[in-house]
Amino acid sequence: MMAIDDKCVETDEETFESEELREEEGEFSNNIEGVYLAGFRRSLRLCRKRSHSSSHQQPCNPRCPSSCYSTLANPFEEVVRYQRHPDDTHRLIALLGPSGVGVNELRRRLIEINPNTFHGAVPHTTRLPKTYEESGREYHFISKELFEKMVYTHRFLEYGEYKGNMYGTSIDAVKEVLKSGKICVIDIEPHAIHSVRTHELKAYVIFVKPPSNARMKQTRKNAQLITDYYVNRPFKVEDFQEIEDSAKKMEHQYCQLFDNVIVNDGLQDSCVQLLTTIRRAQDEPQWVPASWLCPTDKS
Ligand SMILES: Nc1ncnc2c1ncn2[C@@H]1O[C@H](COP(=O)(O)OP(=O)(O)OP(=O)(O)O)[C@@H](O)[C@H]1O
Repeated sequence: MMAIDDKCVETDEETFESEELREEEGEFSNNIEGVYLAGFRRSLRLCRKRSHSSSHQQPCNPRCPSSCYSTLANPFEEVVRYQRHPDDTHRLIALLGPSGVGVNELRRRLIEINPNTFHGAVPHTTRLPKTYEESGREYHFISKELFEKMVYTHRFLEYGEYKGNMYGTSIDAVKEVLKSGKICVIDIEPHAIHSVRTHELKAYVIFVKPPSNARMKQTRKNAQLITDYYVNRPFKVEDFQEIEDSAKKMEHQYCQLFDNVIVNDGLQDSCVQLLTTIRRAQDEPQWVPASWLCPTDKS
């Protein structure tokens, strides 16, 4: 039996990010075709502030945007040992961490290093495609009506709005990658953990944690933080503190649902750790909710 904490901590508002702006600046369009693969980018970078998950539990209080409800209602979760059969689809790999910690960098490298093994889920959007974009590659471009229908029929793991357009990661987009035999790697916001921890996706949740402030300062000396407006900029001391504070809050509220934690200190080491962790998640026995193996409800 695994204890589930019943704390409900108010989370910081996430900041918008500049993917769209960078796209408009031509950063992505200038990339060579092979590099600009769908799923390389975080699917919901643009719409964090207004993103939702598909889990429909009631929040435990009006200030708590997350789905703590189930952990309050079920303080214990029965778990069983599970070993994926080699013929079964892979488990979904869900990465999460505070903004700026390096979730996207790790995911991007993982896919870049081994594109035959790993792939991201192609997000859906209601915005119009740019000239160089192809539906099903960068995004699935769909109408607002269809997007809304998908929301109502709970087809999204997460969705949100940015500049009047909707963006979302669908369950089917994840399943498409899994059906192809690849390992689907996505990044999620904490409130979406419950949406991915299902019998169908059997997500393995990895929390990307920052190292100490001193190490962050050292390792991020030449790194650029992706900011809201137009330009990336070097990290400031306040950024490290913000990342640390945000990580603490996430960990405090959700650590019971993490399958593993990777401290993103040196990039190379973190990539190796991530690879090893994912291999183990797929090939070695792991504790999973009992409901995944004997699904009797919506799990
Ligand atoms: N271990 C590391 N060492 C040095 N630089 C790193 C490391 N991890 C990430 N970075 C750099 O830090 C910056 C922020 O990383 P990244 O964009 O992946 O953050 P993130 O967690 O996805 O947050 P956000 O969604 O806000 O971008 C990038 O410039 C990235 O290259």
